[in-house]
Amino acid sequence: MLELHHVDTFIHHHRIIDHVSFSIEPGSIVGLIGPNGAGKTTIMKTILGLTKFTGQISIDQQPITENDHHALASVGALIEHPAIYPFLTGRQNLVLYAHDPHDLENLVRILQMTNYIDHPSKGYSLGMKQKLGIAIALLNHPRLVILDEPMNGLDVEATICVRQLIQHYADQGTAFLISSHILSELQKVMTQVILINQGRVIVNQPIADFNRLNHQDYHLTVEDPTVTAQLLTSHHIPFKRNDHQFVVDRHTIFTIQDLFAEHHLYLQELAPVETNFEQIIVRILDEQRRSA
Ligand SMILES: Nc1ncnc2c1ncn2[C@@H]1O[C@H](COP(=O)(O)OP(=O)(O)OP(=O)(O)O)[C@@H](O)[C@H]1O
Repeated sequence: MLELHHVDTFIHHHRIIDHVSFSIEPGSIVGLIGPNGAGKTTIMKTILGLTKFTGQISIDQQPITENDHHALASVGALIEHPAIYPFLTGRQNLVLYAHDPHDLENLVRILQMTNYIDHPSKGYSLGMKQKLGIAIALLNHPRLVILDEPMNGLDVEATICVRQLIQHYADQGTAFLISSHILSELQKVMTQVILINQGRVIVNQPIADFNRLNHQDYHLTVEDPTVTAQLLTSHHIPFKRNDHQFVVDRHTIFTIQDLFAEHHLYLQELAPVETNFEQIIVRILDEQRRSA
């Protein structure tokens, strides 16, 4: 539904976004991650027609250009600070955008804003403003929602609530592009990961592929550890051992399975070692910096 093709964004003659291409399908939750200054907010602003760019951006095949923002009618967004009129109440802010009062009431209830929604929003805390901004982005059941650091300032209950809301909307076909530095939170919902650095896309993968390809180590549990250790050593396969369990590199697992079959050995379990998502991202960025 959202397509970016060779997009470049320049700010003050500096290339901030460098030949970025990716697409997002309905119902997907795309995590846009990367170090500070990588260009996440700029990509989001570019999609929303807020910066000059070259290349093509379209939503449902309808192009977004500098002068034509019609395709954005079905897009909800929260970028940087929520666009809230401080002298209006939260409800009055929502009414400015809402097509359907039931939709508005529903969001107020689900986001637990009932107690303060009729108070002037200038008195709201950071988290209260953030929830109001998320509600504005989700009004009218958009086809695409763009959220820049949505969990900023949210307490635990609100974080869970927003996560469930995102999941619920995605189940109904809304696509999400979400940037966050809270990777553990993003990891719970995202179906696709886009990692950017210095304005370039480094990784763009369904999360299942990303997890599979980045699991470096596998646990190998065997019946006869002594024979296994001898076999791996004699075939120069590196391993770490803890009693009946071995840890081996992902690249050796097919050879190991062949060897076990050949020697009629019984393999009890072969499973990826749980790897921390943050560690994987740090490793990829390190590798990229070294190769650059
Ligand atoms: N209005 C601007 N004027 C000058 N430079 C800008 C402007 N907006 C963004 N930049 C530069 O563009 C680069 C990308 O910034 P951007 O805000 O998109 O990064 P980000 O990935 O969202 O970072 P963060 O995680 O810190 O929010 C940075 O080097 C930033 O200094």
